[in-house]
Amino acid sequence: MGHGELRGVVALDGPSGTGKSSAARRLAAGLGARYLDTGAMYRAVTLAVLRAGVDLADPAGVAKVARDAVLVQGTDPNRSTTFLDGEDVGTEIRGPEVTLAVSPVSAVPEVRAQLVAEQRRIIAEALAEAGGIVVEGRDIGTAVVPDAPLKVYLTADAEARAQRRAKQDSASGRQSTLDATLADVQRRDTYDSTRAVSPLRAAGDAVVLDTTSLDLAGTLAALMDLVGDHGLLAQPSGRVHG
Ligand SMILES: Nc1ncnc2c1ncn2[C@@H]1O[C@H](COP(=O)(O)OP(=O)(O)O)[C@@H](O)[C@H]1O
Ligand SMILES: Nc1ccn([C@@H]2O[C@H](COP(=O)(O)OP(=O)(O)O)[C@@H](O)[C@H]2O)c(=O)n1
Repeated sequence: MGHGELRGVVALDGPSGTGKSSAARRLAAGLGARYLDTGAMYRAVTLAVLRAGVDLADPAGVAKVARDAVLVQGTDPNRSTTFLDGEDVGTEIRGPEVTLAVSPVSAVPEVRAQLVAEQRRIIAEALAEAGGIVVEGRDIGTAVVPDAPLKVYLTADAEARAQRRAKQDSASGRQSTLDATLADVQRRDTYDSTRAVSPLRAAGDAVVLDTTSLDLAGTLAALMDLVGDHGLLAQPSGRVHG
């Protein structure tokens, strides 16, 4: 593909439906890098909490479930996997029950401390093995990797984001009205931005990229330019053609 390979960490943050997952996955795949979906990790812990029947308003109970859960998050950009207690939960964690409960679970400080530690371990391992990783979430540039050489904060109008999400939901067989999807997006925006620990916000040194009027290819091209501008590309080693 001729782009070279990613060296270092790209931190990609922003609210729901801005294109983080789609863009991060493609960026990593195109640059021979790993990909970490931190939202999937919060979703998996949330699924464990729901299965355990623990009250979402009981932070100690939620924290205990998070401690006991065995979570394995993969970093292959072509096949992002999430295992909870040995079970592949990649589909279930995208369902409406988890989406409804994930913000309160991810606001529990012990849950965040535990997952951030695990994310840093995964990132260090990926850097040692592959040299580069694209990490996507809400607090990557502010809390997980504050010294990342490139931080991008994706934004887009709530209506555009809700439209994308509704289209995505219907493509995967989940029917929901645009109004309900917009309400969910706005509810999570508010919850994630106002929580006490690591609220959703752009790091002071993040590049803000508004994707409202971009398509996925445009978003990806803008990210690719930023990676190059920040000097994060190396020529692939051991191959004549990249
Ligand atoms: N720039 C974009 N323009 C239009 N649609 C997009 C764009 N980026 C992503 N999408 C689509 O919107 C949906 C949500 O994107 P996703 O990457 O899951 O967002 P996020 O991870 O920020 O929640 C996906 O179906 C994706 O293909
Ligand atoms: N780094 C992160 C990633 C996700 N989250 C939480 O996890 C939820 C789901 O994240 P996600 O990235 O899967 O959500 P979508 O934007 O894909 O719907 C978010 O609404 C946040 O509450 C977080 O707190 N910190």
